[in-house]
Amino acid sequence: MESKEHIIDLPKRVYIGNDLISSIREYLISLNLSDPFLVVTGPIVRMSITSKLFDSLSNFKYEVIEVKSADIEEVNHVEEFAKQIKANVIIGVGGGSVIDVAKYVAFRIDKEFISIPTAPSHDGITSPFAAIKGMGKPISVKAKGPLSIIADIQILSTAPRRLINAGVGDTIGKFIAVRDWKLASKITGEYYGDYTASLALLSAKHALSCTKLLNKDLRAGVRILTEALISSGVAMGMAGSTRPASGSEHLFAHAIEMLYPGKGLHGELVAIGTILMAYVHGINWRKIKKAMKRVGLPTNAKEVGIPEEGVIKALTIAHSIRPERYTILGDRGLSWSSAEKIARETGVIS
Ligand SMILES: NC(=O)C1=CN([C@@H]2O[C@H](COP(=O)(O)OP(=O)(O)OC[C@H]3O[C@@H](n4cnc5c(N)ncnc54)[C@H](OP(=O)(O)O)[C@@H]3O)[C@@H](O)[C@H]2O)C=CC1
Ligand SMILES: O=C(CO)COP(=O)(O)O
Ligand SMILES: [Zn+2]
Repeated sequence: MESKEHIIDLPKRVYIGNDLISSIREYLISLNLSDPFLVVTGPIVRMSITSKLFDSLSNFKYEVIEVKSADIEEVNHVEEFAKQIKANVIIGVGGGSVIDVAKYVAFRIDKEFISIPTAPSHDGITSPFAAIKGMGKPISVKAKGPLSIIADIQILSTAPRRLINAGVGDTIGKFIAVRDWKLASKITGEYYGDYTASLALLSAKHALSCTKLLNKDLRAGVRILTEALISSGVAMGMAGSTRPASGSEHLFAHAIEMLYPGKGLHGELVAIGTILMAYVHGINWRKIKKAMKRVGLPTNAKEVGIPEEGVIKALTIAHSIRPERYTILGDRGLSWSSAEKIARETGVIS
């Protein structure tokens, strides 16, 4: 039976453009937000990016806390500090891990969350979900969607190229996620949201086409990529789950993250998962791989420092990570020999 209501979490205002970081004060005022604020950031970003932000916040009461990874201990620590300073708003400034900790803390203490991404490496910029380690599974959980996103293209474009490429990988993965979703709706009768699926697919198409632009005009490419990441996050907010944005390609990435923690960025692993699952779905995996190579994304196990057997193992366990979400991997998953064949034929292992 359909539930009585479906709540869609969307950001109220998205600021996108250049040198926005110096105008944070005006944005916070126009959103009617009152201090104290808690700025959650990471050590590298704090050193290199936040000085203009702090200048802009100088008339407000605010505190800063650094996190090093998105795990439950960090969440507990940030939550305790947020309560101690009676923070009204949590501002996440950084990559995916920092944004996830900030939005999960905001969710737990029921405060507003502002997302200030410094790298276009993931679509958690907008999504009301967070991937927090130490909560049992490597998949994301419900969190607070951002009230506002402040996407400063100038900052996002100066992120290391590897992080920019990871954003391409995370977004191209939607080609698979949407196909898995449609397949599931046919096999299990799961609801398939055509509109949300189209939105996620559009993000993937834009990410694919911006692989050419990124090499010619980095800033223009980053703008398109950032918009694609934002709208993929919107698709998750509309669906009320990460379904439009995470299918078997993410399951492969999660399996690798479990087997080899810290190897490869999230978007890089999703990119490799996309090649593998495109092959399984029977779609043009060569075109996807070519686009990934064009930007310099890793396309094989060696490039991310994973042993060949690790790829095969990950392929055989991926289906078991989120059994409630049906994908092309089915309920039984891949046998060792078919996993090996898929990985070899796509060149993910040699
Ligand atoms: N919630 C969701 O829906 C989603 C969540 N994710 C999650 O996001 C995480 C991946 O995020 P990702 O950004 O790839 O990786 P991380 O956030 O783990 O790491 C990014 C690294 O890059 C640094 N960095 C960020 N911006 C800049 C910059 N402009 N210049 C120089 N260095 C910079 C960070 O510095 P510092 O050390 O200062 O932090 C950090 O060391 C994963 O945990 C993944 O699960 C991914 C997709 C969706
Ligand atoms: O990474 C995500 C979307 O890009 C979130 O996916 P999960 O729900 O599988 O963690
Ligand atoms: Zn992802």
